[in-house]
Amino acid sequence: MITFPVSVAANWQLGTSINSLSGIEQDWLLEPNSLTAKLKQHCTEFTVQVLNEQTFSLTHKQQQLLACSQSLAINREVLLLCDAKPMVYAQSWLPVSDAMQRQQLLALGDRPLGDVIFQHPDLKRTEIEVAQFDCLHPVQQLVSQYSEVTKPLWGRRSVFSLAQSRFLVAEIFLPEAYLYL
Ligand SMILES: C=C(O[C@@H]1C=C(C(=O)O)C=C[C@H]1O)C(=O)O
Repeated sequence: MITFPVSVAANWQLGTSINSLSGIEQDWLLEPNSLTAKLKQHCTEFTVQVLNEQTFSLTHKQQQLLACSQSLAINREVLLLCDAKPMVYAQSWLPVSDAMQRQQLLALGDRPLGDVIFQHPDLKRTEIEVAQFDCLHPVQQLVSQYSEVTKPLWGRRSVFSLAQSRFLVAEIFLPEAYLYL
């Protein structure tokens, strides 16, 4: 039984500080633009499967990461699928505020977050952090529901800024993701 939000606690490090990344790992993990758009280039049919989308209280650590005083945020957990194959598990923390509401970020449904935020030229993101999730990490319980393969997985996260709002997005590349090819 999966408990949401799934833990993505890890040893997060700046991606540019990890010298052992292969070319393809750098290409996917450090992609500065939309991951949705990048995945769409690699498949015929791209879909979003919403696993969980509910309001939670932000932890102090999350409030620090987001530099925000909001106490509530929408926790959005989705799978990004290419041609019906799960490629990415994404977890976003979207502070509940009028500004976020105006940006239509609090009720996305199966519309990819990236399709909304990357339309804005003033979108900014912090330097991407990267982490590995070993075979014993709790996230593997979720992964095992969508893949027969268990392996160490790569993840990335960053904080986006848009119209005075900041939100945290973490993505974990599932076993069939292109970056493992
Ligand atoms: C931030 C992006 O949006 C993607 C889609 C998400 C969603 O729909 O919840 C979450 C994270 C990303 O994988 C992106 O495309 O880079």
